[in-house]
Amino acid sequence: MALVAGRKTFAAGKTLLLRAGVWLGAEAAARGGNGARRFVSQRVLVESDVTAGIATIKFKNPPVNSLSLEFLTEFIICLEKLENDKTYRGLILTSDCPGIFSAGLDLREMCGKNLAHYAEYWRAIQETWLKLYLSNMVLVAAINGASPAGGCLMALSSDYRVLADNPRYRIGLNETLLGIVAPFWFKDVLVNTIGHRAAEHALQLGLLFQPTEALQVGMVDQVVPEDQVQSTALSVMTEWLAIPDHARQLTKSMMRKATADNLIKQREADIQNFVSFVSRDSIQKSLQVYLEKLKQKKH
Ligand SMILES: CCCCCCCCC/C=C/C(=O)SCCNC(=O)CCNC(=O)[C@H](O)C(C)(C)COP(=O)(O)OP(=O)(O)OC[C@H]1O[C@@H](n2cnc3c(N)ncnc32)[C@H](O)[C@@H]1OP(=O)(O)O
Repeated sequence: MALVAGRKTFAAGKTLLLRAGVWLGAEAAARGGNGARRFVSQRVLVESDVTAGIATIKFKNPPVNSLSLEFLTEFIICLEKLENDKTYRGLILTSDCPGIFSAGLDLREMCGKNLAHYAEYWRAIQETWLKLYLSNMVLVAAINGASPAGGCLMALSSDYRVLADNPRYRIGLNETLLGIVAPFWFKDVLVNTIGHRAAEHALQLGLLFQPTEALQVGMVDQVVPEDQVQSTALSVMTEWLAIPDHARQLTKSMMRKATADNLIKQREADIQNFVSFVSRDSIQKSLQVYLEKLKQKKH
């Protein structure tokens, strides 16, 4: 299996450095007789049913599927491949790590690094979001675990959310609890999903909702027993795929373009904001204290 080290050009005309070894094991695609295909990369599993035109991405970045730069790099490449392959009309996002959908941004990428690293990291976060939010595919999030902050954003950027009915699986934008501020485009996606008043409340308090509350506030569309999350996601997908692609895609774009454009027109300024915010001493301190608290939770 070849290692790839080079530059990949993304739609926005930006480049993201692929580190040597990141794509290790990718392209190990096996095709079964029933139209099932499996791509294996280190941190992102892609299973697909070619006949149905549905792919499933399983996050596999243990222990908590944090959005590290390496994870994001693999994820972006997988999304791009699926988007460009017209075989796939639908994509299910789920986790391969028991009990965790995604813990959101990798706090270690935001602590004790240099400014260039923060900028590279934030560009990858932006890119991931734009790819998810503007995907031509139908995206269904099969949320089979906890989903704070960036994990919640990925779910909110899907077209439909199915959450496992387990009170430990909380979902929400909890940034304020870390002493940081959700960027405006996280806020916009939340407002688009649950409305202005509920978003104002949830964002300021950093609320993490249990499944019944998440359903009530409209953060998820369905709560089902844990063992039915995948099958429900699949049947929702079948419903959505019954709609002609062109009509659905244009409608999705009509609903989402203004929100995405808000970021696209000020991507560089947003990166600079992030870099100067996260590199402040006070913010570094808050993040370190939070990470320490997470570690001590075990002892
Ligand atoms: C102007 C512009 C302004 C811009 C301003 C900037 C805006 C930034 C927007 C930020 C968005 C975000 O997503 S910020 C990230 C927010 N995420 C969170 O708050 C989640 C924190 N994590 C948790 O709550 C929990 O870990 C949870 C996911 C529920 C899983 O609980 P568990 O008991 O199963 O596991 P734990 O024991 O807690 O964690 C296992 C290990 O993973 C680590 N870990 C957990 N979450 C992690 C994380 N996000 N990043 C790194 N490491 C993490 C722990 O430290 C442990 O490390 P070891 O002890 O070494 O094993």
